Amino acid sequence: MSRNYESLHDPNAEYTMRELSAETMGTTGARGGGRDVEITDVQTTMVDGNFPWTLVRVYTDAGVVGTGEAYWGAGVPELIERMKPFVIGENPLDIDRLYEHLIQKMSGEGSVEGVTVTAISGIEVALHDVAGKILDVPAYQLLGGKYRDEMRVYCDCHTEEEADPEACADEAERVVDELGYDALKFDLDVPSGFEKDRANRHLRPGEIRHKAEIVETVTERVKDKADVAFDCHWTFSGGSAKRLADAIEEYDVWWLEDPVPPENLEVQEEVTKNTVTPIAVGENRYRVTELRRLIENQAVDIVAPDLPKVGGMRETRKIADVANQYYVPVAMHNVASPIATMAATHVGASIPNSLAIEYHSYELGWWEDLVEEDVIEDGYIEVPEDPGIGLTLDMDAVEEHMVEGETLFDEA
Ligand SMILES: O=C(O)[C@@H](O)[C@H](O)[C@H](O)CO
Ligand SMILES: [Mg+2]
Repeated sequence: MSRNYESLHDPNAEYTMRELSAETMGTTGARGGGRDVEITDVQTTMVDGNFPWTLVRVYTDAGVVGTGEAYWGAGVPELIERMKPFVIGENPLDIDRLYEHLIQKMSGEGSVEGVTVTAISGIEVALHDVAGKILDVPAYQLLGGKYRDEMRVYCDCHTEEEADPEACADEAERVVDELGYDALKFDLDVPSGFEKDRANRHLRPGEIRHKAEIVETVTERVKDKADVAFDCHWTFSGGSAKRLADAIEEYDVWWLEDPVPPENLEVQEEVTKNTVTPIAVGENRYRVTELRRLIENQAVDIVAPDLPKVGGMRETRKIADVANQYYVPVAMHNVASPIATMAATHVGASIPNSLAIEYHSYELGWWEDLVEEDVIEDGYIEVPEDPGIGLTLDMDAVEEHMVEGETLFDEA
């Protein structure tokens, strides 16, 4: 008998949830006996990528090990360590219940916001990998099957001279022609004079003209070859955001991302409703509850959740379902290793309203080496048909790129 139901349930209740699920819902796996599987361990290792990727492994007594990933954040590995006792002994097939269990336990242990949700996300992704392997189905099948066989990837581009329109256009052309992407993103919160007094959030006329010139130069250069989005990282006032969105309207960008700070939903809504340029928001919000408000208030044209931060695969799916009711497409924010990137690909495959997924590591050189499989080809990710997430960590590569002081995962 597992030991962590008490907190979720009336201690006087006659049945534990496991008994209920076994008797009334039938969690038996396709291979039979799946309901008898128990989680035996949870381990993390940090890899020094373009961000510190937090890889998570869930071990089971069936010999099946699942790999997940949490977005980086101070204290995430420690939080996962603290959550370990809440999942050991539990059935890894009860993904939803374990997610709610962790949320509920952690609300008493600190909070269910920020890095706590990030840490839970890493475990949740690993549970999908475990469940897929035990049930012998790819993870997208656990989410209802697929709408598409491949996911479009957009490349987050950088140059040393990020404020030089021609340098940005050169890089856009290179990424399209040499790396094969047909979707790109550039930063637009680049030096335009504004940074001398960033605190007032107001864009001076010359700054608007400079930013519009970057947008014009880049979009003209890759016209008919790529869609281009621009990211502002929560920098401008509502008024400046509207002026900027209007100034670039004629260049028909894919989207303008995070033009205003995240705290004030009314300002966000005002900007989105009063501009034609599509506005994308979402990467720094947590759980369906927070993103739901953005979507229901029609404060976003495109929603951009970060899967290994927002709550994991089913939470992203729930966000996409709310978005779909408002005809809002999903462009998944992603700065992760191949593990969470592929987890997001399974979710993107399983929803109708998927636009694309981000790739943030093209300058790294060894991103794909972390796993044995090929991941991105010609700007697209093929949805894997192997059980679970469908990737195998290359342990030599993990060891080579591990953050100093980390230890490698135990063997299965
Ligand atoms: O959309 C993006 O890729 C950016 O907002 C990155 O997440 C940010 O620079 C990380 O600190
Ligand atoms: Mg962004």
